[in-house]
Amino acid sequence: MSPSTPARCKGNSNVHTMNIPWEPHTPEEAMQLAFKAARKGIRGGNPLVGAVITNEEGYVVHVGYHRGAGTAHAEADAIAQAELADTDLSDTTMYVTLEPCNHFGRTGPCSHAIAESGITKVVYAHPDMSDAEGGAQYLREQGVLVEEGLFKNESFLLNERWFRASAAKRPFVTAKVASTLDGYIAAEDGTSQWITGAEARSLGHKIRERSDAIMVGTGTVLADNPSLSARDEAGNLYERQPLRVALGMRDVPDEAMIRSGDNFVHLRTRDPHEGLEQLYALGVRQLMIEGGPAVVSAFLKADLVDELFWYQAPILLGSGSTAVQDLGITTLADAHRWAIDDLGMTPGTQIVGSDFRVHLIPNH
Ligand SMILES: NC(=O)C1=CN([C@@H]2O[C@H](COP(=O)(O)OP(=O)(O)OC[C@H]3O[C@@H](n4cnc5c(N)ncnc54)[C@H](OP(=O)(O)O)[C@@H]3O)[C@@H](O)[C@H]2O)C=CC1
Ligand SMILES: Nc1c(N[C@@H]2O[C@H](COP(=O)(O)O)[C@@H](O)[C@H]2O)[nH]c(=O)[nH]c1=O
Repeated sequence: MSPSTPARCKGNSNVHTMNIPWEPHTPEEAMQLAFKAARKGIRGGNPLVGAVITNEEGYVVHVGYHRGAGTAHAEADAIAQAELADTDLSDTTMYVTLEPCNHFGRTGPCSHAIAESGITKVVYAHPDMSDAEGGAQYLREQGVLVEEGLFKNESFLLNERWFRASAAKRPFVTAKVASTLDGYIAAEDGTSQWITGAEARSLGHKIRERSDAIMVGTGTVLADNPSLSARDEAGNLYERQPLRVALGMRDVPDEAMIRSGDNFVHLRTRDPHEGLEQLYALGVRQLMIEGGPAVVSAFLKADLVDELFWYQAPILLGSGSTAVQDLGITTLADAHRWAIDDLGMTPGTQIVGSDFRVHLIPNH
């Protein structure tokens, strides 16, 4: 076979879009490409996962990645591309950054899709220890060769917070803060609408739309009377509406907007762990916390924020409510440190309208 022509493959457009050279790849190189593909995705209730299919000579014929909960998994994405291109997958190897899932969630089990596709061998970096585990065993039973552990630690680090959340059987927690340049989220009189502009708020609504639940404390319910619905730029409701959650001991008034519709729950607790436990039992796998400062700070203090979207408006207040309250830190060595997380679907830094947005993951 000529090294310049795809092996039994009529098309490999997704390979071209990643600028992957048409040449043999070592298993290590193929897995690194799978990591690169994984980082095109998005964090949330599901991990970042990438998959690369190589032919028997190591040429990359297809690449897939996961675009977030409810969409095709990386393996299914790569196989779908192969089907579109009419690629014969016998004698191919799939390199995938996480063990293929073995459960019927919002999408079908990847273990079954791989076995049916004719792929001969699967190399995965890290086992899946969530309720989707068992893919490797299923594949072996179907006669597929399976290897585990190539860049296992790198895979763990890529999704460290997701692994932690799923091991603790709690939702993955995304917090969003909209502050002034000098770090305030409300003026002295409690007014906070609006600090950030329409474009930034619209991106916030997209996080709402992909979350299973949005939470605020009773303080925000009483101060802002938020609706917490997920709306598009025109103000229309997205089809998918997350559960709306109030956290705290005080009553939520009958007329509160957060109660409109049948997707409201009041968690009468101030314990973040207890709140998360109750939400997990309700099926919530990604929780978005929208404030206010007391609740955000309680989750930060308990190290329960897995990713943070910080929107900063070019506004100065000089006084008011700070975005983050006392975290019990008295010396710089104990500061909570964060790293900029640059992903395809959620860039690390971004100018949004007249505001600035930074996407962060814990680095402490
Ligand atoms: N710019 C922005 O991004 C945002 C700004 N805001 C602004 O924030 C202000 C409200 O702030 P705040 O009152 O702090 O709002 P919170 O939404 O954080 O509510 C605080 C209340 O939540 C309850 N609570 C539940 N769990 C805890 C906990 N672990 N620790 C402490 N309190 C807990 C308590 O009430 P209880 O006694 O009922 O238990 C507490 O008084 C408003 O001015 C609002 O406009 C709010 C959201 C976002
Ligand atoms: N003030 C402020 C935000 N505030 C958040 O939005 C909530 C209002 O939601 P809704 O009633 O659905 O429009 C409010 O209670 C608080 O949680 N968000 C932002 O992106 N930028 C802002 O400047």
